[in-house]
Amino acid sequence: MIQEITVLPGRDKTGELENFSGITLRAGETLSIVGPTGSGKTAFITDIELLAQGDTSTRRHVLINGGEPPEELRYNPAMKPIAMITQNTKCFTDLTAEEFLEIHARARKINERGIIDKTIELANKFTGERIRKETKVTILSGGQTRSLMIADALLIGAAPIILLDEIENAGIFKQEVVRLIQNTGKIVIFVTHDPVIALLTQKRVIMSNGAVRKVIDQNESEVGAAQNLIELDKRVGIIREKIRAGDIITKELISVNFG
Ligand SMILES: Nc1ncnc2c1ncn2[C@@H]1O[C@H](COP(=O)(O)OP(=O)(O)OP(=O)(O)O)[C@@H](O)[C@H]1O
Repeated sequence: MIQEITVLPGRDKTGELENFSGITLRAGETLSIVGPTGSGKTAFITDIELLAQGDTSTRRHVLINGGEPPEELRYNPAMKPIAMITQNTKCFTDLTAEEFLEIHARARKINERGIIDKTIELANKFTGERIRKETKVTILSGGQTRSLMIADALLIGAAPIILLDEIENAGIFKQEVVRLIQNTGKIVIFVTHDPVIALLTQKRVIMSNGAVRKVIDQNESEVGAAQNLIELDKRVGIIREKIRAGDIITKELISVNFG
């Protein structure tokens, strides 16, 4: 049973020791990783995916429940406690969305009634383009595929740790999603450029030059600020939808009061 995961410092791109004391995440906690392009965000979550033991380019160590993870957690795919979903996650099978989820649920011996509908419903909260049960997974769009994989990882998958690498461009993946994720008891880590996601996670890590530069705990005033940002974000969303629908955008629609 995985209660917590800890990332211990390694070295930055120039070989200097990283200046943080270790980051521990407990079941149910969320973390975002932010920083400029090339700053080492993906390398950070890849260390987690690999349960690095000083054997990656960053030389970090990752602990499970405070200790070195057993070999089988690292090398046996069936035991792997981590699901990683990226922009490139694809699903190659000739099954429909429903059949795909059914097979996974059966393999995991989940008999909960309505679990398939619930998972598709959740996926549809993540994406603007609705997924239908009878659609073949191979013809889902990129955004729909990621949404389905995330919902599957949250409700059907066994992995207690979920890594999401810049998946926000998939469509609507915002406050609702972070809130839903916080109720699943999973550790969820986002690599993100999205300020709403960054402000809604309980911790955020700021990267530069391949190193963790700062670890910030969420605070009340930021959560308040995030609410304003969400409003703003919704307006941008409406404008985006209007542009997609071929509407003409007026000045009034865009004017925003920042006061
Ligand atoms: N601590 C490190 N030591 C050595 N190399 C590193 C370190 N951290 C990252 N790198 C390397 O630097 C390059 C850029 O890192 P990475 O892809 O993680 O950046 P990123 O922040 O995810 O960028 P983007 O936002 O463009 O996706 C990669 O080749 C990675 O292997």
